[in-house]
Amino acid sequence: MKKEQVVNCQFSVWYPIFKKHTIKSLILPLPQNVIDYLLDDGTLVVSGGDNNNQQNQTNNSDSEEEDVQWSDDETTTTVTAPEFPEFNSKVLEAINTLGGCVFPKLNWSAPRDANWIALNSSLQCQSLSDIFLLFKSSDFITHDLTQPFLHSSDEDSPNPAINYELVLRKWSELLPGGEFRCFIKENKLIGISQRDYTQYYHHISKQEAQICHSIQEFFSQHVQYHFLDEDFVLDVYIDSWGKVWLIDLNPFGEVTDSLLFTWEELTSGNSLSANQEQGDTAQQEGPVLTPVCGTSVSVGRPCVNTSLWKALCSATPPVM
Ligand SMILES: Nc1ncnc2c1ncn2[C@@H]1O[C@H](COP(=O)(O)OP(=O)(O)OP(=O)(O)O)[C@@H](O)[C@H]1O
Ligand SMILES: [Mg+2]
Repeated sequence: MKKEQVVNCQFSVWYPIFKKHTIKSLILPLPQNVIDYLLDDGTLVVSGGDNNNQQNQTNNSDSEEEDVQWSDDETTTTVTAPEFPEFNSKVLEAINTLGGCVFPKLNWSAPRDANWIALNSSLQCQSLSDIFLLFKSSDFITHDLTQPFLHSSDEDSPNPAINYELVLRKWSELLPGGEFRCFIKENKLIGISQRDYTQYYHHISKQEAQICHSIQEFFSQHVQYHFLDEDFVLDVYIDSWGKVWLIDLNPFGEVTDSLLFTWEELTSGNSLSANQEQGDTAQQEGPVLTPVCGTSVSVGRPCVNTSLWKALCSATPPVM
């Protein structure tokens, strides 16, 4: 994976190309003082102008636990939360435009590792302070800000300049069983994995032909040859009407989770065989979908029947 591929997978690069097929989003340039605030380990106070902007913080530098004073004596200082009034009003305006609730990201990553800190344990945000709380608690966000080119094969070349951006996406209730990660190599869809590999989804094992077909069709009609690279990882969502949505584009390399595949098999150049454990070396004509079901099943040219898939996903689809 080259640095250029990482650059091409930034949200603001792919979003204009695939806008019609993804969740409505707005991109705001991240001012340098906001970047500095996000990277500042010492400031835990969050303010978006919509919360109390003064909180008490205990000055506990080098102090042992027993030394912490809980009363407002001289060891307690009043810390003023940084204010970004101009940026805050842009963010609030964008949130309103997107319906009041957003899913926030930086150029590549969402703060998925920090949802535990939010009151509702969700990445749903309604204000800049919600976003700051998640971003400041997330290693994934720090990774975007500090080492976006980690694992690049051309590590000796100079790092391309990055313009950091806050991405706000309209909040959509996505069912984990409808999310898939697709591996594209030399502009061919070589493998599909369910995104949530911690669960067994009965409908995925049962409907793999339909799923493969829908994704393959979406890929060849709307994505293939439209992106800047020929190797990339595509995240999609199949809603309860069987419609495929693009969720994200990621670099084709170790920085992206290979889920039910290994990067070794994805990059080996050999055809992916989902029946490897059974010694089946038959050539695949279509992509391989690996459901979590103990054994994975190989798929040739799947049949067209989205009605079965629709019937299995009777939940209300997300509003995109
Ligand atoms: N607009 C949205 N509204 C609600 N949830 C969303 C939205 N977009 C994405 N999600 C959820 O958040 C998850 C992570 O989103 P996304 O893929 O954009 O983050 P990421 O940081 O790029 O993840 P990864 O590191 O795996 O590539 C998705 O799998 C989906 O479940
Ligand atoms: Mg991603």
